[in-house]
Amino acid sequence: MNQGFYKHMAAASLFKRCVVSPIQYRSCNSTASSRQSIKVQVEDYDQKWEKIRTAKPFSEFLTDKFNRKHNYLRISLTERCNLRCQYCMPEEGVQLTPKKNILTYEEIIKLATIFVKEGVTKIRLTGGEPLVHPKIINIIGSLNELKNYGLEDIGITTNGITLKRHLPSLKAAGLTHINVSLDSLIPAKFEFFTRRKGHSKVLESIDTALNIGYKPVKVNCVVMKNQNDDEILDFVEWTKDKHVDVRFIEYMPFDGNKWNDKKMIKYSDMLNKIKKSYPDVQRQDDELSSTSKTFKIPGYKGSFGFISSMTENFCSGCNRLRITADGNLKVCLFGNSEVDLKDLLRNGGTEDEILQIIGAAVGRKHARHAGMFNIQKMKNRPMILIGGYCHSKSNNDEYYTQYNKIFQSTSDNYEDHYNNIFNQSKFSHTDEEGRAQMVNVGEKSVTNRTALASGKIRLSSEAFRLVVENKHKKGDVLTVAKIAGIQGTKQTSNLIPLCHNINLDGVDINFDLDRENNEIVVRVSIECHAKTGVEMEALVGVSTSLLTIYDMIKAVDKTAIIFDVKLDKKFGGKSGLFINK
Ligand SMILES: Nc1nc2c(ncn2[C@@H]2O[C@H](COP(=O)(O)OP(=O)(O)OP(=O)(O)O)[C@@H](O)[C@H]2O)c(=O)[nH]1
Ligand SMILES: C[S@@+](CC[C@H](N)C(=O)[O-])C[C@H]1O[C@@H](n2cnc3c(N)ncnc32)[C@H](O)[C@@H]1O
Ligand code: SF4
Ligand code: SF4
Repeated sequence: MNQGFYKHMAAASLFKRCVVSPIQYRSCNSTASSRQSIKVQVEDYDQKWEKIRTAKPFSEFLTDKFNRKHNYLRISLTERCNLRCQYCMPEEGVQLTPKKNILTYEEIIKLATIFVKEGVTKIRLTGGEPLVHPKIINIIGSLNELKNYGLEDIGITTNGITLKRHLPSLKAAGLTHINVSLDSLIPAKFEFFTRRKGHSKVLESIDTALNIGYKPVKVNCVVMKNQNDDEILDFVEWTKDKHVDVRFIEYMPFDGNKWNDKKMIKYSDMLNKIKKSYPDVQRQDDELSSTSKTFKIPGYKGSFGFISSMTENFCSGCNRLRITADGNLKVCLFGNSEVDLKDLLRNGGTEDEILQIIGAAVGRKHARHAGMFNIQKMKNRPMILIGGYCHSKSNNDEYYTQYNKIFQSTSDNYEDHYNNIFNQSKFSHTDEEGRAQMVNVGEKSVTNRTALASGKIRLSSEAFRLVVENKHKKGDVLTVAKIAGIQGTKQTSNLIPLCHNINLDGVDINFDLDRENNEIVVRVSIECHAKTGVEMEALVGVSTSLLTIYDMIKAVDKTAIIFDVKLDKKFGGKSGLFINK
């Protein structure tokens, strides 16, 4: 049973008692003593409420093996952004996920609802820049309705560029908390860090948010050595008259941001610096799950704190899960394992199936992140995409491995499919005399079917460079390979003798570049409405594409190897969803 449900049952039962109980009835008379009685009753109510709130079992799906209860969901709405912060985006930019693979407004709300019904009480919208999402107000409005199921807080983390003009509607829609990123109080430095103008807009946004009652506004400041560490004391002084909570963030490594520990300033060093100028600085109480260690200068309106993810992690109290803009669940900011909730939703996964997948992923969450030096070596998305498609080999491999593991352990479909194959006593593609025959599918029904296949080619480093940099004298290898793949899928029934001729609705071909191993991973996904599946089409597409790469680079690399050609996933027909283990 979910937390929101419990909460409302509890509220309902208490309310009922308030209406019918003689004690409560008496306390409703308006004498001084009865007013006292009302106060006692209200306190009593609060205590009872708290007891009930904490006593109820929290969703098993959102509880990990370290008993951490994940009641905080971060949803990345978009990969797009109107700034280009140096520490967040690789210099060369990021390849955006095609729009069709980004969660829609409806899908966001559907997923959020599942999580809230299971006990999530806080949702933070992030990105990319969440305020560039065209439906931001509708999203917040719909999330606001989830307050009926136990959602308490709806926050946003924004760069503040367009916040000011959105504020009235954000507030009206139900936004409760605002965090704004600001790494410098100096306009020129801001422009350098973000590669864009807009410093004064951010400051105005913060002031307007404070004026309309968002208190405090949390201000995120990523501190980088020799870049903005000279402003730490200015930021502290800024808290004197403003109800802001400035959080100094240790610079974190993500794909493409050229992190090294020499660019990072440790939290302890920042605090020591502050203590020299403000010896009476006071530590404040923080919740166990807080990212920040909060401090205050006595008499100052605002506060400041440190997000010490690198030198002193706060993983033991972690209560966070995140959904990326392309619909993957990431159980840890620094973990590269992801499960695809979007595909499951789009392939008709039931709420129960989705919860099983979520539960399995949460169950495998590690106690803590791997440590800053290991994180640095790990493949992860650039920060802006933790909120696109996995572009690196290890990401994808890990993703599929994890996905498969989960699915195998939580669904019958895989087993059914397996049994179907191995319990067949007769070969279906040969007749009684052992001659090949094409299976009659006339009796089967037309269903929506998809298949996803992949394969790899390993090149010499020189050939890989030529392909990736598009400098091969034969031309643009990946574009030709893509076209070849598409052609291949359409030729399948001509090439493979017993294959039916299927009308394809759509073919999508993507390449992942594994720079460490000089490998190109080709992924083909196909959709159709047909009586039989399209896995052969996907496999032929992968093979044709790989062979085309081979053909184009063979003059410069005779050692290329094609390998790992396989069906990854298939959906539709009698056997439902199949995921290759
Ligand atoms: N290690 C770790 N750091 C996180 C996580 N979420 C956010 N952070 C850090 O917190 C910084 C600020 O993130 P925000 O989006 O403002 O979120 P927050 O600090 O969780 O905000 P609150 O909900 O107000 O607590 C990020 O830049 C990260 O450095 C997380 O799950 N793990
Ligand atoms: C990725 S942004 C998305 C939300 C919004 N665009 C913004 O800038 O607030 C979320 C937070 O991550 C922080 N961030 C991004 N890259 C970081 C890094 N390498 N180290 C520490 N924090 C980082 C940003 O400062 C910001 O506060
Ligand atoms: S930190 Fe935020 S504002 Fe800056 S590039 Fe990343 S997503 Fe955009
Ligand atoms: S690093 Fe992972 S486990 Fe640690 S607090 Fe962040 S999300 Fe939670």
